[in-house]
Amino acid sequence: MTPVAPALVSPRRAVPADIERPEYVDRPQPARFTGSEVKDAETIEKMRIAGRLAAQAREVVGAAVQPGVTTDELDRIGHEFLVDHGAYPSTLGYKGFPKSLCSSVNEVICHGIPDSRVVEDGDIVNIDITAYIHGVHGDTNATFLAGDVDEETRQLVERTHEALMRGIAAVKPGRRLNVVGRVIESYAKRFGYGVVRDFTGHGIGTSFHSGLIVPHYDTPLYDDEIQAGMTFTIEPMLNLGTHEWVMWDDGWTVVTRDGRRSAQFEHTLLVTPTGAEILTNP
Ligand SMILES: O=C(NO)c1ccnc2c1ccn2Cc1ccccc1
Ligand SMILES: [Co+2]
Ligand SMILES: [Co+2]
Repeated sequence: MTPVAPALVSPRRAVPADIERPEYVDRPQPARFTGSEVKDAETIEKMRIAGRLAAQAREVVGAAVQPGVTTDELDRIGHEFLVDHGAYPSTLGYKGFPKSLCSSVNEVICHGIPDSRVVEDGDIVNIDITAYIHGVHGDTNATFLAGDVDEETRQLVERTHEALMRGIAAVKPGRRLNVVGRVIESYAKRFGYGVVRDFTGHGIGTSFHSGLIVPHYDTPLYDDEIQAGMTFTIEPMLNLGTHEWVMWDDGWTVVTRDGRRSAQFEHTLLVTPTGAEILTNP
């Protein structure tokens, strides 16, 4: 078998000096989040802007997901869209991550690094992109179909999106946050899908990740009370096979242990007095 040349990861893309950086960029450790999870009206308005921009970037990159494009080209498209709109790509330099978005193909569960890999007919590609602007983050991802995708995979993708929407519908002030994982896992188990446990949704605002953890599986843990004004992501990863994963030796890329496909969708939400507002609609 001919050895496959490791994909090439191009040098870090430039961001104009006048675009504000998050606190962790080019610093050894991100600042520990110490604020409240409940945001004030001004911060919420800023998060609506960041969320909308991230969603627009997600859709612009998603439109480019076609057989023949490289994942590094997708990174360039997303990077340039955010920078052209005065935003910093939150993942660039986050804990040393080298790119402006994550491109996770087929069996890659999350944190795929854009590189010289060429997208092929029948692939699924998750684009996870986060915009930092006005001092806040908006984080979103979606799984896109490249060319002619088989029925089993298309069902996984459609059902993963449905799982996210059911999780969002369960968000109400006064409930406990682990209601999200209960509804998502209950739905996923109908189809025998593996529900990824070790990567969760998270609080988000002036920091990319606050201390709040949002599980996508059924657990008595993470039972924080849901309060109006909270902002967090829900980002379920559902697998055709096992929920178990391994990491490539690049130290970032997470793949299913059995090599079967995985899909993911993510929104950033604001908890309202009656439910949840999706901040990452375009
Ligand atoms: O919320 C996220 N995506 O929705 C998210 C969470 C944590 N790290 C992330 C992302 C995206 C990109 N990285 C960068 C990275 C940092 C360290 C290890 C692996 C990857
Ligand atoms: Co994300
Ligand atoms: Co996220």
